[in-house]
Amino acid sequence: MAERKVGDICGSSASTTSDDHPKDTLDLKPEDGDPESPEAQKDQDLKSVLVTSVLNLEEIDVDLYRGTHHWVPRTQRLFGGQIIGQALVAAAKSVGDNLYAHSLHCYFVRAGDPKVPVLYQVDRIRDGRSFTVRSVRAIQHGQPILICQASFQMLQPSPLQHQFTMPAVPPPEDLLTAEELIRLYLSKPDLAEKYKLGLNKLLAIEVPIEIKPVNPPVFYKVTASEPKNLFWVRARGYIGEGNMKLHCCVAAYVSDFALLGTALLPYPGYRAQFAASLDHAMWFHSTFRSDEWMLYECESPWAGGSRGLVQGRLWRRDGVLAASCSQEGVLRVKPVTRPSKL
Ligand SMILES: CC(C)(COP(=O)(O)OP(=O)(O)OC[C@H]1O[C@@H](n2cnc3c(N)ncnc32)[C@H](O)[C@@H]1OP(=O)(O)O)[C@@H](O)C(=O)NCCC(=O)NCCSC(=O)CCCCC(=O)O
Repeated sequence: MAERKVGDICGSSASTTSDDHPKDTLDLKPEDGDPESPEAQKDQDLKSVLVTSVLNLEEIDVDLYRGTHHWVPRTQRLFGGQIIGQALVAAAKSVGDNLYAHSLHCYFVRAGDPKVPVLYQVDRIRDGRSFTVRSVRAIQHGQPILICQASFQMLQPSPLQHQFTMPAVPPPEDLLTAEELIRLYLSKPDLAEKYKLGLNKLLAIEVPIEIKPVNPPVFYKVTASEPKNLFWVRARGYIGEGNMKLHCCVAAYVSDFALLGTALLPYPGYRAQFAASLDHAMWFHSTFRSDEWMLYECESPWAGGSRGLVQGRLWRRDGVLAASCSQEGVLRVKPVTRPSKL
């Protein structure tokens, strides 16, 4: 297997081969210039782990890929965003560079096992004149853990264009990252040991996403709030211009992070005993850079029947709506027991 170069992610264009299926191309040329130059090496070093590892699938056979894991939530089931992002990478491998991901719909049907890789089997459902559709099964232990359909469209401008207005919030430069907030909490002299342990565990997690909450929670706050949340997000590390499909895969990864928890905000008296994404749908509206700050606006319009519906909108800093997503998750909760004040 030829050495995969960084960026062999989404096959920026399909080329025909002897069989009747166009074979995906693995070459997404690295940044301009000599790939061995100090600048290119610096880029390589700074390349986001999402590009070099999480979303860099190994090709096993035509339309069959293998993905590895980077970060796993404490629930020890694979992070849903990773499976979605890798599934979209697999789907995009056989789609030409004149086509752009515009939507995906998926169901999480089994928990992902962090101890084994994930296989992605792609079915080339249709290559239409304007739209191309792929179906992907993420498989472990011979069983699907995720079923996903993704659709790609060629650029087709239209006079019909509108969007909501981006919420007015402070810029990311005026806010603290999640890590900085945790260190601030840890600096409190009267912080109880049990909280220190939990916060240091959070600090140790290597999530490949940078987050700046717009309304950071008051430490271990117990007040209810509306099921709405806003935070700035971006992939850690450098991804650069180039393949828009790659940025969509990264955005798919990011979109599942901290989304379902929005539905819990009105219920500080309960904590999730079992919470998992059931499905996830995403629509891509405009070009964006997933390694640049984007505002993630999350809200939960409904919860009931041990389920919560959450919706997200990813905004570019210039106010353009980049992507939208919707997800339903299982939310099985139990009352939070607090030490008696007596
Ligand atoms: C579990 C799914 C959704 C349904 O499968 P099913 O066979 O119907 O399972 P259940 O019978 O519903 O039980 C599953 C699970 O729930 C536990 N359970 C059952 N009843 C209760 C209850 N009353 N209280 C608490 N827990 C309950 C039961 O014990 C089982 O637990 P387990 O044995 O530990 O499994 C199934 O379809 C499924 O697993 N789908 C995949 C879901 C998934 O993995 N989604 C993606 C990962 S979640 C994610 O990434 C969210 C983001 C996390 C990052 C962040 O935001 O920070």
